[in-house]
Amino acid sequence: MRVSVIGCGHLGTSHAAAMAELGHDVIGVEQDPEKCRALAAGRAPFFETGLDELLAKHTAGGRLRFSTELAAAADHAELHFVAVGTPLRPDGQGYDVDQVVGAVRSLVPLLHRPCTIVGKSTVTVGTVTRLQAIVDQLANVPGVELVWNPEFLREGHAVIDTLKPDRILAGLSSTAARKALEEVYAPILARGEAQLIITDPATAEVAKSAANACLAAKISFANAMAEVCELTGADVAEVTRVLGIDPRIGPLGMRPGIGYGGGCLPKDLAAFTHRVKELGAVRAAGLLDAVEAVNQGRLEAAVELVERAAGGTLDGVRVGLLGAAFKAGTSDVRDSPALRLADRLHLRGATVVIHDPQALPYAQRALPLAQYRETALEAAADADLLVIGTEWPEYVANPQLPSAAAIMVRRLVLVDVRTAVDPAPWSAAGWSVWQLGRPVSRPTVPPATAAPAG
Ligand SMILES: NC(=O)c1ccc[n+]([C@@H]2O[C@H](COP(=O)([O-])OP(=O)(O)OC[C@H]3O[C@@H](n4cnc5c(N)ncnc54)[C@H](O)[C@@H]3O)[C@@H](O)[C@H]2O)c1
Ligand SMILES: O=c1ccn([C@@H]2O[C@H](COP(=O)(O)OP(=O)(O)O[C@H]3O[C@H](CO)[C@@H](O)[C@H](O)[C@H]3O)[C@@H](O)[C@H]2O)c(=O)[nH]1
Repeated sequence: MRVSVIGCGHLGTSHAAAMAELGHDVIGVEQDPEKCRALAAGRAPFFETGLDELLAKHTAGGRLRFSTELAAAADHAELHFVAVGTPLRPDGQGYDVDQVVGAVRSLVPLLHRPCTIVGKSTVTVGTVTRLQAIVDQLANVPGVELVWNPEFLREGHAVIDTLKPDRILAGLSSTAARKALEEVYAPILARGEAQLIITDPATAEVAKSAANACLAAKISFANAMAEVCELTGADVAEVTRVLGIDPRIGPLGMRPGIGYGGGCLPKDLAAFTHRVKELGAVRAAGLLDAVEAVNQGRLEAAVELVERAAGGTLDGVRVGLLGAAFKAGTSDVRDSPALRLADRLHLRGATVVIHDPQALPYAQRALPLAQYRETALEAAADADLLVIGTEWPEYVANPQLPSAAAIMVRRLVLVDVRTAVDPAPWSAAGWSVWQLGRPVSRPTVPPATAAPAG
């Protein structure tokens, strides 16, 4: 099928590459000329597992092209995916939908044959009705269909989540739109692994917002239990393990820590909460507000934990911070909890020296006041405290790191705000390990190279 993907950021680039992998003839439209140049050369302007390989394969093979021009998409495609951004408005009162409205307004008058517009961006309920009115008003040809097909991919797994989704959700209102959607996803549907859910646009919009709110709520529930554990001496890692064995709860998406961040959960929860309040659903709004309040509280809890581990003050303390990305597997630092923590530690007088395996240039731009190093051990050099800010396997599953970092630091104190490391190998290498919602793990051998602390 001839398809276009309009807006080639984190979602659109992965989607365009995956559509080419499914066998479609794809044109990606990206308005930012610098990003577009990188994409046309077969490189993503950010790190996403497996994406560069797919881009290189299909740009070289000719099944994937990029342009800055919407007219190129209108000429080429019978189905147009819209994957532009929906950031939160600066006042926090819902999404800024200018990119979505702008893309649809600009594309529709250019269309000169029947085709289907498939929205993938996350929008609040009611947006599709507004966009349908724009399509009805501006289409110059009959048969321009509008479908909303929310995306559930996770960054760090974007390629695999797109090629092997667990569900394909579409809000639509015509047989022609349904046929187009079934055709574009035919290679996935033929495998019989993904559920296709065809519904009305409002249900699709609410289901996407509800999914992210539910994921955020599960994380906040674990973090609320971490708060209880901190006051009782209980261990939140064990508590969540016990809960996760129950199939009605499940173990995934319940890791406690500094709270959720990234380009999706924080802004999607805020926009949904705003819409829910507009609609007058007061009890739903109360629940969503509580989810966000718990999340904000975890940043405070993390700052206090680092301060306690430092001996009561952060003034003049050198912190080696491992991780800047909002989670492992991505270079994305949008709303990154690790960088929020770095900022707060700096405000309290600490010098913060950061390493990240993929996100360094993005972090440097987002938080210039910190210092940056090319390796984890360089970030650890002379540190009074080492902090795990992002749960990269390089940090949390690296058996060499506890002993290698031990000879770099001034004090053997590890603070893991992601509750991701197994304290045993660190304690065996002489470290005190401080984690949110868990008792402190003391060194199990006397440290050879540095004074014990904590
Ligand atoms: N990032 C994710 O993992 C993810 C997952 C599911 C859903 N979403 C949703 O997908 C949407 C996009 O998210 P993202 O993270 O990719 O955002 P992003 O900011 O990384 O990408 C959006 C891109 O669209 C481009 N753009 C805007 N208007 C354009 C136009 N008229 N023509 C061409 N290009 C245009 C921008 O330059 C930008 O590169 C959002 O609604 C988001 O909530 C994102
Ligand atoms: O048990 C967990 C799981 C995640 N997180 C944090 O929560 C945030 C979001 O993580 P995740 O959901 O894995 O990442 P995203 O890539 O932002 O994906 C979410 O947002 C996307 C955009 O809407 C959706 O498509 C996905 O389904 C949804 O998982 C990150 O800061 C994680 O560190 C935790 O603290 N504990």
